[in-house]
Amino acid sequence: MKCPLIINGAGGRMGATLVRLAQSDSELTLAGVVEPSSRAQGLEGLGCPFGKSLGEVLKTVKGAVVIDFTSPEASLGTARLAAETGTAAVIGTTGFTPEQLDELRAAARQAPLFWAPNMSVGINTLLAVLPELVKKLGPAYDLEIMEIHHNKKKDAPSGTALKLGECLAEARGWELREKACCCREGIIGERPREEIGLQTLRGGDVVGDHTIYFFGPGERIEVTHRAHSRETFAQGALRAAKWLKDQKPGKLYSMADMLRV
Ligand SMILES: NC(=O)C1=CN([C@@H]2O[C@H](COP(=O)(O)OP(=O)(O)OC[C@H]3O[C@@H](n4cnc5c(N)ncnc54)[C@H](OP(=O)(O)O)[C@@H]3O)[C@@H](O)[C@H]2O)C=CC1
Ligand SMILES: O=C(O)C1=N[C@H](C(=O)O)C[C@H](O)C1
Repeated sequence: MKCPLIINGAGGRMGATLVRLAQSDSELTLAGVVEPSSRAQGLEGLGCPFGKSLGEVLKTVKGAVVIDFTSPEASLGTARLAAETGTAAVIGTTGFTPEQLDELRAAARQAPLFWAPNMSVGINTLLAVLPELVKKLGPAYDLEIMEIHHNKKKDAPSGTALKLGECLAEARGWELREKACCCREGIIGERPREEIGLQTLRGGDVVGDHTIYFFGPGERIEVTHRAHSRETFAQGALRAAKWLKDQKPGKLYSMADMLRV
Protein backbone atom coordinates (compact mmCIF):
# COMPACT_ATOMS: atom_id res chain seq x y z
CA MET A 1 0.00 0.00 0.00
CA LYS A 2 1.20 3.51 -0.84
CA CYS A 3 2.27 5.75 2.05
CA PRO A 4 0.19 8.97 2.22
CA LEU A 5 2.33 12.05 2.74
CA ILE A 6 1.69 15.62 3.89
CA ILE A 7 4.41 18.18 3.20
CA ASN A 8 4.58 21.12 5.60
CA GLY A 9 6.39 24.18 4.22
CA ALA A 10 5.66 22.87 0.71
CA GLY A 11 6.56 26.18 -0.96
CA GLY A 12 10.05 26.34 0.53
CA ARG A 13 13.33 25.26 -1.08
CA MET A 14 13.17 21.80 0.52
CA GLY A 15 9.37 21.65 0.46
CA ALA A 16 9.18 22.26 -3.30
CA THR A 17 11.87 19.61 -3.94
CA LEU A 18 9.94 17.13 -1.78
CA VAL A 19 6.66 17.83 -3.60
CA ARG A 20 8.31 17.22 -6.97
CA LEU A 21 10.00 13.96 -5.92
CA ALA A 22 6.99 12.63 -3.99
CA GLN A 23 4.78 13.02 -7.08
CA SER A 24 6.92 10.56 -9.03
CA ASP A 25 7.54 8.08 -6.17
CA SER A 26 5.57 4.88 -6.76
CA GLU A 27 5.50 4.06 -3.01
CA LEU A 28 4.03 7.44 -1.96
CA THR A 29 0.83 9.44 -2.43
CA LEU A 30 0.92 13.20 -2.00
CA ALA A 31 -2.03 13.50 0.42
CA GLY A 32 -1.71 17.16 1.47
CA VAL A 33 0.44 20.28 1.23
CA VAL A 34 0.78 23.14 3.70
CA GLU A 35 2.25 26.59 3.10
CA PRO A 36 1.22 29.79 4.91
CA SER A 37 3.17 32.26 2.77
CA SER A 38 2.99 33.71 -0.75
CA ARG A 39 5.18 30.79 -1.82
CA ALA A 40 1.93 28.74 -1.90
CA GLN A 41 1.31 29.71 -5.54
CA GLY A 42 0.72 26.59 -7.63
CA LEU A 43 0.23 24.29 -4.64
CA GLU A 44 -3.58 24.52 -4.83
CA GLY A 45 -3.53 22.92 -8.28
CA LEU A 46 -1.71 19.76 -7.18
CA GLY A 47 -4.92 17.76 -6.75
CA CYS A 48 -4.51 17.12 -3.03
CA PRO A 49 -5.78 19.07 0.02
CA PHE A 50 -3.99 22.39 0.52
CA GLY A 51 -4.00 24.49 3.70
CA LYS A 52 -2.25 27.41 5.32
CA SER A 53 -1.74 25.40 8.53
CA LEU A 54 -0.95 21.75 9.26
CA GLY A 55 -3.86 21.53 11.73
CA GLU A 56 -6.28 22.46 8.92
CA VAL A 57 -4.97 19.71 6.58
CA LEU A 58 -4.73 17.06 9.33
CA LYS A 59 -8.49 17.47 9.92
CA THR A 60 -9.22 16.19 6.40
CA VAL A 61 -6.31 13.78 5.82
CA LYS A 62 -5.99 10.83 8.21
CA GLY A 63 -3.15 8.33 8.61
CA ALA A 64 -0.55 10.30 6.64
CA VAL A 65 3.13 10.83 7.51
CA VAL A 66 4.14 14.51 7.71
CA ILE A 67 7.46 15.80 6.37
CA ASP A 68 8.46 19.18 7.77
CA PHE A 69 11.34 21.42 6.66
CA THR A 70 10.25 24.83 7.98
CA SER A 71 11.52 26.77 11.02
CA PRO A 72 12.22 25.68 14.61
CA GLU A 73 8.96 27.26 15.88
CA ALA A 74 6.85 25.79 13.07
CA SER A 75 8.43 22.33 13.45
CA LEU A 76 7.75 22.38 17.20
CA GLY A 77 4.12 23.11 16.32
CA THR A 78 4.23 20.06 14.02
CA ALA A 79 5.69 17.89 16.80
CA ARG A 80 2.97 19.04 19.23
CA LEU A 81 0.20 18.31 16.70
CA ALA A 82 1.79 14.95 15.90
CA ALA A 83 1.82 14.07 19.62
CA GLU A 84 -1.85 15.11 20.04
CA THR A 85 -3.05 13.15 17.01
CA GLY A 86 -0.59 10.21 16.98
CA THR A 87 0.68 11.31 13.56
CA ALA A 88 4.13 10.23 12.37
CA ALA A 89 6.39 13.16 11.39
CA VAL A 90 9.82 13.49 9.79
CA ILE A 91 11.49 16.79 10.70
CA GLY A 92 14.52 18.16 8.86
CA THR A 93 14.56 21.67 10.30
CA THR A 94 17.74 22.94 11.98
CA GLY A 95 18.44 25.77 14.42
CA PHE A 96 16.67 24.29 17.45
CA THR A 97 17.82 25.37 20.92
CA PRO A 98 18.73 22.53 23.34
CA GLU A 99 15.40 23.17 25.13
CA GLN A 100 13.46 22.90 21.86
CA LEU A 101 15.24 19.62 21.08
CA ASP A 102 14.16 18.34 24.52
CA GLU A 103 10.59 19.25 23.55
CA LEU A 104 10.93 17.24 20.33
CA ARG A 105 12.19 14.25 22.35
CA ALA A 106 9.21 14.58 24.73
CA ALA A 107 6.74 14.67 21.82
CA ALA A 108 8.39 11.54 20.40
CA ARG A 109 7.03 9.61 23.38
CA GLN A 110 3.48 10.17 22.03
CA ALA A 111 3.96 9.75 18.26
CA PRO A 112 6.60 8.34 15.88
CA LEU A 113 8.95 11.30 15.31
CA PHE A 114 12.15 11.44 13.27
CA TRP A 115 14.66 14.29 13.24
CA ALA A 116 17.92 14.59 11.36
CA PRO A 117 19.82 17.85 10.71
CA ASN A 118 21.15 16.24 7.53
CA MET A 119 19.24 13.56 5.59
CA SER A 120 22.08 12.52 3.26
CA VAL A 121 23.50 9.00 3.34
CA GLY A 122 27.01 10.48 3.00
CA ILE A 123 26.96 12.67 6.11
CA ASN A 124 25.29 9.99 8.21
CA THR A 125 27.80 7.33 7.16
CA LEU A 126 30.59 9.80 7.92
CA LEU A 127 29.12 10.33 11.40
CA ALA A 128 29.39 6.58 11.96
CA VAL A 129 33.09 6.33 11.04
CA LEU A 130 34.43 9.66 12.39
CA PRO A 131 34.85 8.50 16.01
CA GLU A 132 37.30 5.83 14.90
CA LEU A 133 39.41 8.37 12.99
CA VAL A 134 39.45 10.73 15.99
CA LYS A 135 40.50 7.93 18.32
CA LYS A 136 43.15 6.48 15.99
CA LEU A 137 44.76 9.89 15.37
CA GLY A 138 44.82 10.65 19.09
CA PRO A 139 44.86 13.92 21.05
CA ALA A 140 47.71 15.59 19.10
CA TYR A 141 45.34 16.51 16.28
CA ASP A 142 43.37 19.78 16.45
CA LEU A 143 39.77 19.40 15.30
CA GLU A 144 38.04 22.11 13.26
CA ILE A 145 34.86 22.18 11.18
CA MET A 146 33.95 24.55 8.37
CA GLU A 147 30.54 24.80 6.72
CA ILE A 148 29.42 26.72 3.63
CA HIS A 149 25.80 27.39 2.70
CA HIS A 150 23.70 29.64 0.45
CA ASN A 151 23.00 33.23 1.38
CA LYS A 152 19.37 32.54 2.37
CA LYS A 153 20.21 30.19 5.24
CA LYS A 154 18.97 31.52 8.58
CA ASP A 155 20.84 29.48 11.22
CA ALA A 156 24.56 29.16 12.01
CA PRO A 157 26.49 27.04 12.53
CA SER A 158 24.53 24.59 10.39
CA GLY A 159 22.72 21.75 12.10
CA THR A 160 25.09 19.35 10.36
CA ALA A 161 28.19 21.16 11.64
CA LEU A 162 26.82 20.98 15.19
CA LYS A 163 26.07 17.27 14.79
CA LEU A 164 29.58 16.65 13.42
CA GLY A 165 30.95 18.68 16.34
CA GLU A 166 29.00 16.59 18.84
CA CYS A 167 30.34 13.45 17.20
CA LEU A 168 33.98 14.66 17.42
CA ALA A 169 33.50 15.89 21.00
CA GLU A 170 31.98 12.61 22.12
CA ALA A 171 34.90 10.67 20.60
CA ARG A 172 37.24 12.79 22.76
CA GLY A 173 35.04 12.40 25.86
CA TRP A 174 34.07 16.11 25.75
CA GLU A 175 30.78 18.04 25.73
CA LEU A 176 30.56 20.15 22.56
CA ARG A 177 28.91 23.08 24.38
CA GLU A 178 31.99 23.34 26.65
CA LYS A 179 34.57 23.09 23.83
CA ALA A 180 32.99 24.78 20.79
CA CYS A 181 34.53 27.97 19.41
CA CYS A 182 32.27 29.59 16.79
CA CYS A 183 34.06 32.92 16.38
CA ARG A 184 37.68 34.11 16.55
CA GLU A 185 38.61 37.79 16.50
CA GLY A 186 41.30 40.01 18.02
CA ILE A 187 44.20 38.87 20.23
CA ILE A 188 42.83 35.45 20.95
CA GLY A 189 46.04 33.81 22.19
CA GLU A 190 47.15 30.27 21.48
CA ARG A 191 44.54 27.75 20.47
CA PRO A 192 43.48 25.71 23.52
CA ARG A 193 44.14 22.00 22.95
CA GLU A 194 40.63 21.15 24.07
CA GLU A 195 38.67 23.11 21.51
CA ILE A 196 36.58 22.39 18.42
CA GLY A 197 36.31 25.32 16.02
CA LEU A 198 33.10 25.68 13.98
CA GLN A 199 33.41 28.25 11.19
CA THR A 200 30.60 29.47 8.96
CA LEU A 201 30.72 30.81 5.38
CA ARG A 202 27.60 32.09 3.60
CA GLY A 203 27.22 32.95 -0.08
CA GLY A 204 25.51 32.38 -3.40
CA ASP A 205 23.53 29.22 -3.91
CA VAL A 206 25.81 26.66 -2.20
CA VAL A 207 23.61 23.68 -1.29
CA GLY A 208 25.74 22.53 1.65
CA ASP A 209 29.46 21.83 2.17
CA HIS A 210 31.04 20.52 5.37
CA THR A 211 34.76 19.96 5.98
CA ILE A 212 36.30 18.42 9.06
CA TYR A 213 39.99 19.23 9.55
CA PHE A 214 42.38 17.13 11.60
CA PHE A 215 45.45 19.35 12.04
CA GLY A 216 48.41 17.31 13.28
CA PRO A 217 52.15 17.79 13.61
CA GLY A 218 53.56 18.13 10.08
CA GLU A 219 50.37 17.08 8.29
CA ARG A 220 46.61 17.48 8.11
CA ILE A 221 43.61 15.49 6.96
CA GLU A 222 40.55 17.20 5.46
CA VAL A 223 37.33 15.26 5.07
CA THR A 224 34.79 17.07 2.90
CA HIS A 225 31.16 16.30 2.10
CA ARG A 226 29.46 18.35 -0.62
CA ALA A 227 25.76 18.02 -1.35
CA HIS A 228 25.27 18.61 -5.08
CA SER A 229 21.50 19.05 -4.90
CA ARG A 230 18.65 19.38 -2.37
CA GLU A 231 17.33 16.14 -3.90
CA THR A 232 19.94 14.31 -1.81
CA PHE A 233 18.27 15.54 1.41
CA ALA A 234 14.75 15.13 0.02
CA GLN A 235 15.37 11.50 -0.99
CA GLY A 236 16.59 10.82 2.56
CA ALA A 237 13.44 12.41 4.02
CA LEU A 238 11.12 10.42 1.71
CA ARG A 239 12.91 7.21 2.66
CA ALA A 240 12.55 8.17 6.34
CA ALA A 241 8.79 8.75 5.91
CA LYS A 242 8.29 5.27 4.42
CA TRP A 243 10.35 3.75 7.26
CA LEU A 244 8.71 5.79 10.03
CA LYS A 245 5.15 4.72 9.21
CA ASP A 246 6.01 1.25 10.61
CA GLN A 247 7.75 2.52 13.77
CA LYS A 248 6.25 2.97 17.23
CA PRO A 249 6.47 6.12 19.39
CA GLY A 250 9.09 6.08 22.16
CA LYS A 251 12.24 7.80 20.94
CA LEU A 252 13.20 10.58 18.57
CA TYR A 253 14.40 8.48 15.63
CA SER A 254 17.43 9.49 13.56
CA MET A 255 19.09 8.58 10.26
CA ALA A 256 21.38 6.20 12.19
CA ASP A 257 18.31 4.22 13.35
CA MET A 258 17.03 3.94 9.78
CA LEU A 259 20.33 3.30 8.00
CA ARG A 260 21.63 1.08 10.84
CA VAL A 261 25.11 2.58 10.38
N1 LIG B 1 17.87 17.99 7.42
C1 LIG B 1 18.31 18.28 6.19
O1 LIG B 1 18.84 17.41 5.45
C2 LIG B 1 18.11 19.66 5.68
C3 LIG B 1 17.62 20.61 6.52
N2 LIG B 1 17.31 21.85 6.05
C4 LIG B 1 16.67 22.76 7.00
O2 LIG B 1 15.28 22.85 6.65
C5 LIG B 1 14.77 24.11 7.01
C6 LIG B 1 14.09 24.76 5.79
O3 LIG B 1 15.07 25.03 4.81
P1 LIG B 1 14.65 25.65 3.40
O4 LIG B 1 13.69 24.77 2.70
O5 LIG B 1 15.92 26.03 2.73
O6 LIG B 1 13.90 26.98 3.90
P2 LIG B 1 12.77 27.81 3.17
O7 LIG B 1 12.68 29.12 3.92
O8 LIG B 1 12.98 27.82 1.71
O9 LIG B 1 11.43 26.95 3.45
C7 LIG B 1 10.70 26.91 4.65
C8 LIG B 1 9.25 27.05 4.30
O10 LIG B 1 8.44 26.81 5.46
C9 LIG B 1 7.44 27.81 5.51
N3 LIG B 1 6.88 27.98 6.84
C10 LIG B 1 7.23 28.87 7.80
N4 LIG B 1 6.42 28.73 8.87
C11 LIG B 1 5.56 27.74 8.57
C12 LIG B 1 4.48 27.16 9.27
N5 LIG B 1 4.13 27.55 10.51
N6 LIG B 1 3.77 26.16 8.68
C13 LIG B 1 4.10 25.74 7.44
N7 LIG B 1 5.11 26.28 6.72
C14 LIG B 1 5.84 27.25 7.29
C15 LIG B 1 8.17 29.04 5.02
O11 LIG B 1 7.30 30.10 4.70
P3 LIG B 1 7.89 31.63 4.80
O12 LIG B 1 8.63 31.85 3.53
O13 LIG B 1 6.68 32.48 4.99
O14 LIG B 1 8.77 31.70 6.02
C16 LIG B 1 8.90 28.47 3.82
O15 LIG B 1 8.10 28.43 2.67
C17 LIG B 1 15.95 24.91 7.56
O16 LIG B 1 15.96 24.78 8.97
C18 LIG B 1 17.16 24.18 6.98
O17 LIG B 1 18.33 24.33 7.73
C19 LIG B 1 17.52 22.20 4.75
C20 LIG B 1 18.06 21.31 3.88
C21 LIG B 1 18.39 19.95 4.27
O1 LIG C 1 19.70 25.18 5.21
C1 LIG C 1 20.18 24.36 4.41
O2 LIG C 1 20.16 24.56 3.19
C2 LIG C 1 20.78 23.13 4.95
N1 LIG C 1 20.65 22.89 6.21
C3 LIG C 1 21.08 21.74 6.92
C4 LIG C 1 22.01 22.12 8.05
O3 LIG C 1 21.80 23.16 8.70
O4 LIG C 1 22.95 21.38 8.32
C5 LIG C 1 21.56 20.63 6.04
C6 LIG C 1 22.16 21.04 4.72
O5 LIG C 1 23.51 21.26 4.84
C7 LIG C 1 21.42 22.16 4.03
